[in-house]
Amino acid sequence: MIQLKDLTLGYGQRILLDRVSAKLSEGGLIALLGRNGSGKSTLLRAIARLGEIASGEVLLNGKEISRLRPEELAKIISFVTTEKIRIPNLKCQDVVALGRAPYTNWVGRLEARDREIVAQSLALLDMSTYAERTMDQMSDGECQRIMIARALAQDTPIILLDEPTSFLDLPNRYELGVLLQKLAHEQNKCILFSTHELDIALTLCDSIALIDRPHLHYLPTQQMINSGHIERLFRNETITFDPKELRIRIR
Ligand SMILES: Nc1ncnc2c1ncn2[C@@H]1O[C@H](COP(=O)(O)OP(=O)(O)OP(=O)(O)O)[C@@H](O)[C@H]1O
Repeated sequence: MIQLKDLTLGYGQRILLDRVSAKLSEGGLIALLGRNGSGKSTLLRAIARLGEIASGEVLLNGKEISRLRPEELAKIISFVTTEKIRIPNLKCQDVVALGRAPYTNWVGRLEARDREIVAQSLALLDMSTYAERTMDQMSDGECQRIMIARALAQDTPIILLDEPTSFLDLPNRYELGVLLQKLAHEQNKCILFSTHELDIALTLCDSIALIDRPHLHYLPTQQMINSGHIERLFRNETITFDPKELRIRIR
């Protein structure tokens, strides 16, 4: 479980989140929503201990993140960012094998069990046939799948993903959403991903974390739909979004 306690995040004088508290449940798919620049990546980075915290605390499975040793943290949380690994001689299976680093010995040698997990992770993402391909020969969407397979190989109870659907076409966006939902439910993982895909978030996720600067609303999906927060935040002079009908209306 991810717990935020009086968490304040920002850059310099600019506050993005102000004394936010929330308990993001285990075993569920959670979408992190918010307008451009609202602080989604900043929050994900703070949870993964990759960003500064102005004040307050982040607890992962009850432990405050600054107290966790790097190897402990790597066994609790994996993070898929939007960065791409494009190293010419690096094979896809080697990238996925990097996920096993917290479990391998000091020379990083993979045991049979690690290889099995790497193969399973590639298979779950439907990428087994790409195992021997090098990363510079992959499309953006394929790269993204490999990075998610790496996170799965890390075998953590919490997975964070920053805009995982951004390079995917429409069928693949939904396919990935359904896969994340399946992983969250069948493997009892807490999967938190930032997205601008309101329809995927509202149809597939168990709950929604919505940044409404400087606040964070966290509610089960249906309650979030009924709350009116989404309609209020995602409208401008041109459009309104109807979260009940999942429809954009041009004014
Ligand atoms: N290193 C930084 N230094 C100063 N300001 C930053 C830094 N990184 C991000 N910001 C600012 O903080 C705000 C939040 O950025 P962040 O990337 O977290 O938003 P986001 O919700 O992920 O945005 P988007 O939906 O556009 O990807 C933005 O206004 C951004 O310009």
